[in-house]
Amino acid sequence: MGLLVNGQWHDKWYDTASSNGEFQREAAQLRNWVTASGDAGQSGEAGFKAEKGRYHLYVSLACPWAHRTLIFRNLKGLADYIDVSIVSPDMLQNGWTFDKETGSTGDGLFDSAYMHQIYTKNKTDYSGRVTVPVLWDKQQQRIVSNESSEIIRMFNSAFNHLTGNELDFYPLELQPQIDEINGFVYESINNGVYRTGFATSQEAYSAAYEKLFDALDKVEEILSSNQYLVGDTLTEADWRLFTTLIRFDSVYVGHFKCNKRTIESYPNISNYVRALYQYPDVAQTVDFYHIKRHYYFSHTMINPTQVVPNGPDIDYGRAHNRL
Ligand SMILES: N[C@@H](CCC(=O)N[C@@H](CS)C(=O)NCC(=O)O)C(=O)O
Repeated sequence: MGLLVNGQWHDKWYDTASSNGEFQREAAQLRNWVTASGDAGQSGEAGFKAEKGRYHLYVSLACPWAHRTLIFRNLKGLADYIDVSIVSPDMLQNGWTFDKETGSTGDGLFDSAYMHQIYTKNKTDYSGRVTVPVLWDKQQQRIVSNESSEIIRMFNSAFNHLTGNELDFYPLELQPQIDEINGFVYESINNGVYRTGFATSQEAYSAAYEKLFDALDKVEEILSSNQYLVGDTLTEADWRLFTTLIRFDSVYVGHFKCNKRTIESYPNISNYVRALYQYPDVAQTVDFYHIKRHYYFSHTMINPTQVVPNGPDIDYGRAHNRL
């Protein structure tokens, strides 16, 4: 795994030595928006009008950030509008690759070998990490966005006039509450599991671990009186949390040492995860082979043997107590 420096690939992991063992995530750099009219969105340039077949989504089935975009593509009826390439679960010296085995599709647009080639096709001297998801514009031959939280907002509304799908996971009247809970969930849970697992000092690990489980306790309490994070309305905030929770017991408990409790041991959170998993068209976006294989096989600094655990054996299809 590594990054691009002036368009050249370097096999280099995150530098935690300069931050007392703390993992610090880089902000996504490519932040244009697809909009219904083609006008500019909240950031970036204009010119990305919602059109059938124009955009291509690059994802990993293992990645919780990319997973959000796949869920929104399904929930918003966009499968026939936006096609997808799935990278290999193995992210080693060349970063994400387009190996066609093991449930990966290869690069459906250019038949590239590596994901970093998509970034340099967009900008030949690109510098930065090569992350998924990426939304690619086939018309302008460039990247629209590599920020999942913004891609799901585009999917939530920009294509409604084409699909007729008016489901709204970011309704205007709930936006302040959704934004608030998103901030808390991102900081302590979505990114919290990474800050716990990628910490290279005991202090940094312990701080992230405590913050993570304090936050999960708080979520358990919220879900004892609410169906979902924001009252009884299913929103974007739930899908953003879901992709971390569904990976938790299979990967984060063991591989990232988030082992104070499992999600299965929280009565309300575990029911909630099953409800979300069983929501129409969501289960098909969850691939435990890619999830476990990616983390345990790719992070050789954490798991040098690359042995992938067989368990746990959890039935997410069993009954739940949500609406
Ligand atoms: N801010 C990005 C983060 C995406 C991200 O970090 N993806 C991970 C996979 S789970 C990745 O591609 N990491 C490669 C790297 O950091 O070098 C988003 O939410 O879209």
